[in-house]
Amino acid sequence: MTTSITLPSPAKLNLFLHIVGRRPDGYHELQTLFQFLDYGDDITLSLTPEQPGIHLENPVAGVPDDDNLILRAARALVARARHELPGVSIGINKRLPMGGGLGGGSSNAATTLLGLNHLWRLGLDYDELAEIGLALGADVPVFVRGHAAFGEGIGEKLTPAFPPEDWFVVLKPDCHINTAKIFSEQGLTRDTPRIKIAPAFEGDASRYRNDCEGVVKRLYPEVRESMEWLTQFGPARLTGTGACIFGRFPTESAARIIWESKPSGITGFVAKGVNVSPLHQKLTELE
Ligand SMILES: C[C@](O)(CO)[C@H](O)COP(=O)(O)OP(=O)(O)OC[C@H]1O[C@@H](n2ccc(N)nc2=O)[C@H](O)[C@@H]1O
Ligand SMILES: Nc1ncnc2c1ncn2[C@@H]1O[C@H](COP(=O)(O)OP(=O)(O)OP(=O)(O)O)[C@@H](O)[C@H]1O
Repeated sequence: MTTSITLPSPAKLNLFLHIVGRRPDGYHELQTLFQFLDYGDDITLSLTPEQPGIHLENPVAGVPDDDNLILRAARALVARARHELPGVSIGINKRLPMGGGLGGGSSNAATTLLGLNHLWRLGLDYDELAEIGLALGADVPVFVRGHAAFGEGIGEKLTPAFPPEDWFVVLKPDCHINTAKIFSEQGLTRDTPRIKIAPAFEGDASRYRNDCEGVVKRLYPEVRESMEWLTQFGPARLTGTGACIFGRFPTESAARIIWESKPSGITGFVAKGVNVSPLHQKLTELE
């Protein structure tokens, strides 16, 4: 019986993000294209039958344990199981910047849900896990389902998509952006006309934009400056509500050349866009 697994918790990019309306509860209705990156955190889940309960080995800096999406995801599964489960110890190797628009916290929640479902042999399917995940964050369902997708609603209505698996230079301007703050800005575009999407979206995402970009560039000069630099080499775009921006390149070497020439002081990484989540690739290997 497996007692310990290490699983990827990848980043996502919003290749485009249109705000098409607002629900009565204030949440914004989106049309977005999600793709995963082969870059992210690693989460290790180890059963501790001799020690009951859920133990976090390394807290996430600045996040109280009770708010940590890893712990909240694990507790949501315990509540669903309604019977005694062996204890688990959870470790994380954090690489993704927080407040980056890369969905790090949501991805951590999804990896925990799928990993514990596997270790605890709960037998929950993706529909059940995505429903549990949505209560934790709007971005959790796409990480649970694990395929690049066109997202509608608040991001939970997902249609599998097949954008090209290009290489990306991802830059993290030196600022922390709060998602709720951007969504509450007065100047935000909220009325982009809905686009029609074929069941399997294969379109060219570069025709579309991120509606948060104007507001974010106005409020955060760090984002504007990084964007101006990256735009020299091709279109650059914001992911989610920022702060990270990305440029798309056809090969790894093309991306690395630009990465090597970045001004000192800018952090980030080079990664490949992938349509099947590295988490699901790993879980398939384990089956
Ligand atoms: C911007 C995206 O990253 C796009 O993928 C996501 O929609 C954000 O997802 P997330 O970080 O999981 O966001 P949540 O934790 O669910 O929401 C944070 C806050 O942002 C606002 N919010 C979020 C998502 C949305 N579609 N409309 C909103 O107005 C709400 O005030 C909410 O309280
Ligand atoms: N395990 C976790 N890892 C990172 N952030 C977490 C975690 N648990 C809770 N959080 C909280 O969630 C917030 C958003 O984190 P996250 O890394 O998902 O941001 P993001 O990349 O901007 O995501 P998004 O694209 O979904 O807006 C953090 O600022 C933090 O307060």
